[in-house]
Amino acid sequence: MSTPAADPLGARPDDPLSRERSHLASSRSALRAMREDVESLDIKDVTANWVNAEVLSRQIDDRIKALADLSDTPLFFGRLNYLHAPGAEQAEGASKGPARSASGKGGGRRAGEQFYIGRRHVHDADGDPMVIDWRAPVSQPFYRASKKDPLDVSLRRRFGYTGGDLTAYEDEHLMDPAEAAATSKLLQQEIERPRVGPMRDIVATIQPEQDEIVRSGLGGTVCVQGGPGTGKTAVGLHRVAYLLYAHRERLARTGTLVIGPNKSFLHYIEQVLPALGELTVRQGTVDDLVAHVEVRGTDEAPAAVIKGDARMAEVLRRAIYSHVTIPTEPVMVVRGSRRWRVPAYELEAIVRELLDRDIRYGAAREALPQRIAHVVLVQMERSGEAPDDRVQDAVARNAAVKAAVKAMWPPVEPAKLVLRLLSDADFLAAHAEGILDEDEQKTILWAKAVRSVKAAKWSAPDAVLIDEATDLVQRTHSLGHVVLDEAQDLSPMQYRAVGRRCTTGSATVLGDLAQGTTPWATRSWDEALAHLGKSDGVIEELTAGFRVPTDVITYASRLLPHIAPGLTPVASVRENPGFFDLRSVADTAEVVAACEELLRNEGSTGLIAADARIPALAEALTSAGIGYIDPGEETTVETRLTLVPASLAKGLEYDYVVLDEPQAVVDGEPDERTGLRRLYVALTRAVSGLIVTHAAPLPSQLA
Ligand SMILES: Nc1ncnc2c1ncn2[C@@H]1O[C@H](COP(=O)(O)OP(=O)(O)OP(=O)(O)O)[C@@H](O)[C@H]1O
Repeated sequence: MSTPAADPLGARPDDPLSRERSHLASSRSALRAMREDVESLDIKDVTANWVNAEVLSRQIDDRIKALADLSDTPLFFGRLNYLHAPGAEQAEGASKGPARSASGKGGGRRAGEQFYIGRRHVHDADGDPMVIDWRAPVSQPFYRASKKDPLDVSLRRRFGYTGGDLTAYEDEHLMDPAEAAATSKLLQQEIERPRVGPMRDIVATIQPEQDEIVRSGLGGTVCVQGGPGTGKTAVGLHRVAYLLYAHRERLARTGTLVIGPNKSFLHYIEQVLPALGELTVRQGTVDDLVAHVEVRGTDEAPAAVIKGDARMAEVLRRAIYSHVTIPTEPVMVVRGSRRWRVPAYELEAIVRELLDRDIRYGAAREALPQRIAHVVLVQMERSGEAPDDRVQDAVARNAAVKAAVKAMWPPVEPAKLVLRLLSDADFLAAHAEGILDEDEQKTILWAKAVRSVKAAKWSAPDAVLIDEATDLVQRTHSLGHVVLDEAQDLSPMQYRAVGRRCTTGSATVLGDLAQGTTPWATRSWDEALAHLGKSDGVIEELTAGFRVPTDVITYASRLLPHIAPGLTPVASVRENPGFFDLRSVADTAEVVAACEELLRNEGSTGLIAADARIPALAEALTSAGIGYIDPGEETTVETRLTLVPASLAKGLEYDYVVLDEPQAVVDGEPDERTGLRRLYVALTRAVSGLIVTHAAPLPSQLA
């Protein structure tokens, strides 16, 4: 890497670093000019009414925000020199002219084109690009080109920044056989950078195997199995940003959603997309998606497992359609002096036809009056009348028709239906017969019958059942793309809930089978994809670890044969070995001392412990005068210690971790395998160093 002591004013044109700095300075001015252009727009004359004006001015505000020059986020982080000018298919936006080139401006195919790669597109006063968006086709070789396959790139340059200053660069001459392959120092620096504050983007250092996932097409679903710290979350977020760039209009119409396991995790990741200029992506938990009722109760594991089983979907379907009654009486419609009779066999034919069709219960119910009216209309025509559409509508609204529809196909309220299934043993038995055995039915039945939807103490799995029932009645709106993180913890019914939110779109499913800590955790990704309704999804594996140092991941991987046999252990790409220490301690004071020791380092520290031990540790920290925050809260200069219950550790990371009492973490779970998986999660949160403290013997699987 070159780090010449350069003049910050860029006064030496012969020095490459000076030249790059001056390109940075001119790009910044160009960005400022772009922002000023937007700021000076006067919309008074172009908008016909205040609604348009409102919409336009909001769009302008968003655009100004997107064009902000953030002092701590470099405007570009890389440069590519192409041997030839890239073809039109690669040019950004395809319709625009070629990028600014080392050999001058203008069209045509020229040698030696060079492009700066950054977070957003910046162009000069003539509209020629000065910085190309990392998501543009022409930027792709920055992530993919290799000595083996240079993709027409002769030089790849990576830039290093200190604060907002461009201070270093690193070159790879991809077509020079004599140049030795070396791992990027800037990548190493980036992964070693202390982790203070929320998660940040990785645009400057996305790795080739990650980039393949990031840029895979909108049409397909991708499922990524990856051990701790392999970048699954990062990849999922960058994929949304990429898809929004490549399919902006379509996704603006259909919407995108990122699903994470809990609020503190979502808080941790919420800055990444805005930093990439994407402000419109919704983020939530599965529970948020299915919030039809207030959740005030919990289920014992056995009940939750059955309620989350995909067989429940069939029970619900049967229960809903049990409301349909095949008619045995005709309908008599009186209009003026005439009576029209729709015989029972014709009504039956209509009902059976609607049952056979792949439409929702509610949609069929809405279609029924018109179908009956149509029969009446045909009779009218046969008898010489000439009724029009208005007559058909009037017949459909006729009281006799309405009453018949109510009897044949009554409205169903999803929450009430689930309430009845869980309270009424006979009703459940009638619809679960041959699906759930008697014991299973008993397990999910409430101990006491509940009278109303409001009074019920709904659990999270109940809310998912209500969501399934709701979808049987009325089709759920589908989004264009859904990213599902920590997917391994979802039940089949939860996968279905997510799946119906992307029936017409696609999904990115991210997870690690070894980190599944729910009693219904995913056993195989094929099964998960089937429940999601995306059996054709492609499963990819990531095994290079960017978070956990080698010694720590090697130690944690001892658990793998016990928690997920067959999974490939993560191989750390960190050069810094970090440190790892196992300490036998006498009391919590020594745990606190370990935290104090780690807090002497730069960056964040997490104290992770079994949930049951959190109050005692909180007290010990407080009496030692050490401030701490909860997971999801932002670290500050004064408070860099987070006290993390093991149940909330998933997906988070800290520069340094003290892991308190591994056996207690294992014992905190209902069974040993889940306990060991929880321990695996807790052991894999550290970026630079881990101290494991224990008074009790360590779990034998770690021996
Ligand atoms: N290509 C990369 N360059 C730099 N940092 C990276 C890269 N890929 C991942 N990282 C960093 O590694 C850390 C772990 O990434 P991430 O949280 O996405 O992993 P994960 O697979 O979701 O982990 P877990 O299974 O523990 O949730 C993050 O700090 C992330 O920024």
